[in-house]
Amino acid sequence: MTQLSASGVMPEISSLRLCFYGAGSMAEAFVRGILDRGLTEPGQISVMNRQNVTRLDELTTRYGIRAAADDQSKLSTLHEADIIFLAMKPKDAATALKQLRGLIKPHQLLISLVAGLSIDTITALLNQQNAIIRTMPNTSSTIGLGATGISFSSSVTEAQRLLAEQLLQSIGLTAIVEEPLLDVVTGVSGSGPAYVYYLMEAMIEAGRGLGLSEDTARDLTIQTVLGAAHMVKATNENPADLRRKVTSPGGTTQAAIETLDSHHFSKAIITAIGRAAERAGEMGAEIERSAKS
Ligand SMILES: NC(=O)C1=CN([C@@H]2O[C@H](COP(=O)(O)OP(=O)(O)OC[C@H]3O[C@@H](n4cnc5c(N)ncnc54)[C@H](OP(=O)(O)O)[C@@H]3O)[C@@H](O)[C@H]2O)C=CC1
Ligand SMILES: O=C(O)[C@@H]1CCC=N1
Repeated sequence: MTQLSASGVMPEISSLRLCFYGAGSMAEAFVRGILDRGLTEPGQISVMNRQNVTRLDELTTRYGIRAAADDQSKLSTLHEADIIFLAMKPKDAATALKQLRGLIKPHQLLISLVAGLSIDTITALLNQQNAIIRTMPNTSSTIGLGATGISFSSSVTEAQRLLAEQLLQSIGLTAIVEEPLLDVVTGVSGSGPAYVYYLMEAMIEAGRGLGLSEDTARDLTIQTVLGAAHMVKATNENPADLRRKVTSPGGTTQAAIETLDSHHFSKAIITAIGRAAERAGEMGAEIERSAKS
């Protein structure tokens, strides 16, 4: 076990044992992102889940990481871990955290990926004070292009902050926000990839419907989304200004944007993101209620 707690010295990530409690899409996105960036060796990463042994086999075969399937190896893996990532669904979080009660040592750092789940609720469910980093990542972490919101519990040390930022920056961009704003981050970037995929689905369907082959519609759509995102980043111009440059008066883009406006496109996106943020809060409250039962 390494000196992650009080020393104030930031250890090398490669010297730490990372344990994913929950072995689904988000755990895999982190594992792949971390390994692809060479931050650590596969043998330093362990995954565990509730029951799905096939999934654990899949991850060990794919990444060469370790898995803990039976109770004894779960216990020893948890015991050895320096950082435990909470990567179960919100609906399973209360039960999972109650199971961890008494198994986690106070010096172990917890990094939660769970939407809505507050630092206070984690502390209450564990019934002890650990340093907790609450994050809201997204699945683009898989390819190092994630966007992760981060908040820290008051007991997180400077060394732990730096370590977590280094870890999370290796899989994309990070933004430190006040904890209540993590629900907004969830609405904007946690769920965000799905909105872009939804837009892409519609663009591909439209292209196909109007006569393009599936492959051509797909390739043109991918390059358009990629190019537009890069343009905003590379030019540092506002999306609205870049949009105006595409829009010739009386031309095709104007006709399309007017059609989008008639379907309240902007309002739909703003309302959707607001609803996602609200839903994150509701999920947090649901977990808090089950923590008390
Ligand atoms: N998917 C996304 O885009 C994002 C997800 N998140 C958050 O990440 C978290 C994980 O999401 P995601 O990866 O999509 O979920 P998945 O459903 O893909 O995976 C959930 C995992 O949790 C495991 N699990 C459930 N209960 C327990 C338990 N008691 N003990 C140990 N493991 C348990 C499941 O095991 P088993 O299969 O055996 O039941 C499964 O491996 C969620 O809280 C979500 O809010 C955050 C940002 C983006
Ligand atoms: O849909 C969800 O609840 C999770 C949180 C953000 C993305 N997926």
